[in-house]
Amino acid sequence: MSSPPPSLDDLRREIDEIDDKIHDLIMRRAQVVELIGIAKRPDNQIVRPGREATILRRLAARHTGTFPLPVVVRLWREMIATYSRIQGPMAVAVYAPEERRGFWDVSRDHYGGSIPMTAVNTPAAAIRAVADGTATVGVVPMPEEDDHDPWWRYLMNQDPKTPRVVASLPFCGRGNARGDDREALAIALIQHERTGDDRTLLGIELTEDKSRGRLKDALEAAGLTTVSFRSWTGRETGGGPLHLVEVADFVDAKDNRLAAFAANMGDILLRTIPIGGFAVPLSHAADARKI
Ligand SMILES: C=C(O[C@@H]1C=C(C(=O)O)C=C[C@H]1O)C(=O)O
Repeated sequence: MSSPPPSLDDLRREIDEIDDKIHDLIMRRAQVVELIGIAKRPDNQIVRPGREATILRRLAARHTGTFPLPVVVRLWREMIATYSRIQGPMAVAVYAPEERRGFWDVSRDHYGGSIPMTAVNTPAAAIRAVADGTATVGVVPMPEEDDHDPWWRYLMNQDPKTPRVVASLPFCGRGNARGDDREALAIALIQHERTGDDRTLLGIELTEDKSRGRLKDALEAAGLTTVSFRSWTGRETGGGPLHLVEVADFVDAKDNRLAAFAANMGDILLRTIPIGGFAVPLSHAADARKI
């Protein structure tokens, strides 16, 4: 004889037990994070976007059942940002003018509802806020093709006090964010870290206009796979044309492939600066079908 189905009361009791366990674990996680905060000193970089991406990818790989993965990611993003803030002060400056409030929504989903967040009207203001320490993280739009005033050129600087791109938002779908703005990048005064599935943004200055085909060939011959190109030929600084190339790997300034690229370009290359990069979001990864 099969046993009768559990009653509503029994099931609700089970939910209460589960909630207690989840709550206990949330509180225990806070205690562990406090110890991590101590172990991380003296460099104490409270926000580690690479580690955060690795945590979310691991959970995505084990996720099953009817509860939607983007909501799991949303819950963890809220937690991770809040746990980061337990370790030290945090504030976010978001490029979110009146007509582009979607960036506010994706930033709030990523950095949580309890982190101090300020809307600024230009990407340059977000960069300034990070550079002067008013904000720990800045959120700027994914570089666009016809941008007359691209923010990324301000990051083409070797000064260690220059913010770097450290993450791509959203990490797993934009949910009910307002408007059409799809993607943003986070910048901070930390280095982009290798996670095993990464993109790097290379800022490249040339002495003269050259086709993207030439640049792509020289990068690929050096072993760098190109994903996208953005270009800017405004010359108010007196320099040459600038390109922003997204490449499909982790690359830092010491990478041999950059030296090979420089050799391939010869005299027309003035400088190549990795302006940071990001862990490939789940929405882009092969796992996307699970979303
Ligand atoms: C706990 C850490 O600090 C922050 C919080 C994290 C978390 O809550 O898991 C992960 C990375 C960091 O952004 C850590 O560096 O491991």
